[in-house]
Amino acid sequence: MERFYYVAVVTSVLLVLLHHFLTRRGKKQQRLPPGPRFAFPILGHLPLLKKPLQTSLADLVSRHGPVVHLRFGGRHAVVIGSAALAKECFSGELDVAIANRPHFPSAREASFDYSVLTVVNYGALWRTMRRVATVHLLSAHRVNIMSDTVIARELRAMVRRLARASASAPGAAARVELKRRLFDLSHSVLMEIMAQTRNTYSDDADEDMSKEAREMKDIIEEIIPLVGVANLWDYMPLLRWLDVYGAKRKLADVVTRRNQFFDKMIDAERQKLKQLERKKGEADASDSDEKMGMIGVMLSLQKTEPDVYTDHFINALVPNLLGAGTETTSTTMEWAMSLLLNHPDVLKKAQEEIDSNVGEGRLLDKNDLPRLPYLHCIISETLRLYPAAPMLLPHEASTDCKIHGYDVPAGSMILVNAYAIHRDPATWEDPEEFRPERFEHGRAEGKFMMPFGMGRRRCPGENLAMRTMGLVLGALLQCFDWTRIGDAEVDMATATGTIMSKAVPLEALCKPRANMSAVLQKI
Ligand code: HEM
Repeated sequence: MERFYYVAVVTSVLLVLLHHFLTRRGKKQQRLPPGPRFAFPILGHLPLLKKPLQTSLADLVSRHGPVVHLRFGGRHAVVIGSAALAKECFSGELDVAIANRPHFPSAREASFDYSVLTVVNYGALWRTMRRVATVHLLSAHRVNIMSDTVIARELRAMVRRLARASASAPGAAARVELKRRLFDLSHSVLMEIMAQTRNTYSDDADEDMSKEAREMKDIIEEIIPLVGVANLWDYMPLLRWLDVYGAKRKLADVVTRRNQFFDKMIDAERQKLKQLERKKGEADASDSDEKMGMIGVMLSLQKTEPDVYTDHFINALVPNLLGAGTETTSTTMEWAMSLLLNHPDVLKKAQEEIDSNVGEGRLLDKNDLPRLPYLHCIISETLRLYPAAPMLLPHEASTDCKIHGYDVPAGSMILVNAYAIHRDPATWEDPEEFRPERFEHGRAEGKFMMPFGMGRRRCPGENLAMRTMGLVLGALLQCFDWTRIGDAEVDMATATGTIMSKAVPLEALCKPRANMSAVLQKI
């Protein structure tokens, strides 16, 4: 017996030593990308990073090269800082290897255990959600239909409200909180695309949004600061465990309310669908699929494959699109209007283009957009300078892989600095300057930008976003003259966060254009 113990102990010690030796050898052989030598215990390089993150990471890239290795707490992080490397990352097998998302504990509660499209890992569920989103909910065909219905209706309502506000203001120039208006408009457009609540449940055409949209907005506004507090949990698990700020319980409560609210919306759409079928008969009802909101489309799919398109699936997919699309679109429009206010010559040139191509007798619509290339250049230049997601969404390596010849261990977070890539002087002349002309007449062809990401996890909402921004900015410029409040330039400082919003919310003076008064009176 003693001899047995002796052999067991010696074997265990040898195994431990062998494991230690092998893993150390493995680690030594790893050739991680370069990065700052000094890292704090436990927190790694986190305390070295300054706000805004994209500028701080761009500094590191300029010191260490286009790929930089950092430690965020116990996690490897790799920063990509050049267009060539971004292209390498998002093509071929590497695109698959880094197609996962990091799962931060702060996001667990609000994301059905990481099963919503923006954070679900690459795999079968992601593929199904992505296919439904691109083929059924956000296709070019559906965006076309929505442009003439939902978006056009919301746009007219906003123009009408601005015209009324100006009419009662001194000098017919109303002071407008553009940040809030643009956010409310994007939110309302996406809510209507989800379920057409304005038409069906309430008679509130003059309100900023429907009763349902307002309730959803209130819920989202409660969730955002709680997730902000919960972000601390990601790197300090003790805070999560102690739930110091009570955020865990509050977050659980408000997420439950959000899910119940959305379940109610699904039920209401189900009733609507039944009524429609009773009215028209099964065969005809499918024709009206085209005009249905996203929830209605999902319920139609549910009929054919109830096990796949469950209510839970709908609840995990559709509100996530609302969340992903609202602030990105509204923030980009707010940056665009800020840039225009600081460059009145560009604003005037865009108005002239609209006047000569659309005329003065009607509000522009989707068919006018191809005839407004300068407006498109303004949007491209805004996305170059102020990409709404400056570091894209973080990716994660699912296996050990190599980037630019360096080893990237499985589980590493991959951050792509689109903000820095878009301002690279090697590609763009005077990159910090706002110059929409650089996109005119195909001049920027071949120059690389990635405001919507690239590869498998590229944004599926690009079509809808570009259409919404074209129509909204086009209508704001067509119908109103815009000036700054006071002589000072609009402050272009950025706030911190995954979405790059303005630090100082945009306000401006808005005055109806004389040549549009007939249209504005009828609208
Ligand atoms: C100006 C507006 C927008 C910008 C700049 C933008 C940008 C982006 C970026 C950079 C990503 C991450 C890509 C990556 O990780 O590689 C993304 C992902 C995503 N976006 Fe957008 N987006 C916009 C509007 C929208 C809209 C309107 C929707 C839907 C209604 C939407 C839905 C999504 C979804 C679901 C994802 C996650 C895709 C996935 O992980 O597979 N976005 N977007």
